[in-house]
Amino acid sequence: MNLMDGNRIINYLVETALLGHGLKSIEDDLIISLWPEDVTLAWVENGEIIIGNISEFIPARKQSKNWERLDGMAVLKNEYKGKNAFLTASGTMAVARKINCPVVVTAGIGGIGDIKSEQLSYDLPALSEMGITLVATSPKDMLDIPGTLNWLHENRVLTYGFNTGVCNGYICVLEPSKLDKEISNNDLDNIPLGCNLILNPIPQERRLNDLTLLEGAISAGKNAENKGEYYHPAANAYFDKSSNGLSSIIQLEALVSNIKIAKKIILS
Ligand SMILES: O=c1[nH]cc([C@@H]2O[C@H](COP(=O)(O)O)[C@@H](O)[C@H]2O)c(=O)[nH]1
Repeated sequence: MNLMDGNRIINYLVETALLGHGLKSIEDDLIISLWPEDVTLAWVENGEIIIGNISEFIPARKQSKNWERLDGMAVLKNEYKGKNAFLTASGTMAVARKINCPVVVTAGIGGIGDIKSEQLSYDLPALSEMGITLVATSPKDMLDIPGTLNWLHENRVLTYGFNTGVCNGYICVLEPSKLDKEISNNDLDNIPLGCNLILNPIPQERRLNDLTLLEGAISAGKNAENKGEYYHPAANAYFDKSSNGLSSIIQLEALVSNIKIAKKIILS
């Protein structure tokens, strides 16, 4: 593992699948201008896990077409030898485990749905088994969000809502599902160590209000899957195009907002 950050203790790690494959119309400069200071990300380059900062990561976005996307199962099985790959939330959690980092940051997580390769995204077992606190926005809108939260609750993952008691969608506004506990800024310095999912929603007025876009994104994802390509980047590209880039901007803002929460977390 190449710890570009030297040997300093890393308190949280940010995933790279969204930045690498998901934010189609977002220029590198916009990411850099919104990016908070002192943030470490994880990816795989030339078969090695890299932990580095945003300027070390940005060149990888130029080659994203040729890069894979690896989840936590692939990382645990060391299936990254010889590869270049972005890491999903669970992929980043597996790396975090290796370096004793207790917190990971993402935006839209996987879950339970009818996406072929993942009736159950590895994000869920990773959450229930790795003892890591994941700061996210919501399960993605095309998934069964109530079913996903039920699975987490049945598998001893504590779900927290940041300034809310419910989860009502990722970039769309959907039906609310109850979370275990509502927390606010003042609670972040006293989160019990364990299998925790903190959901920090995108403000409702920033989200997409045309639900037909969700149907289009689902069929774009399914078409990609039938061609042997990745579902989520295709669904995200559809959202991006049909919302004139708004879907990508709000996902980038969500990731940055989740990083700001992670910075304040103290586990006890
Ligand atoms: O455009 C994208 N957005 C988000 C992701 C990632 O998708 C993962 C969930 O994917 P899956 O359902 O395949 O496990 C999340 O952890 C996130 O990292 C992605 O790959 N591409």
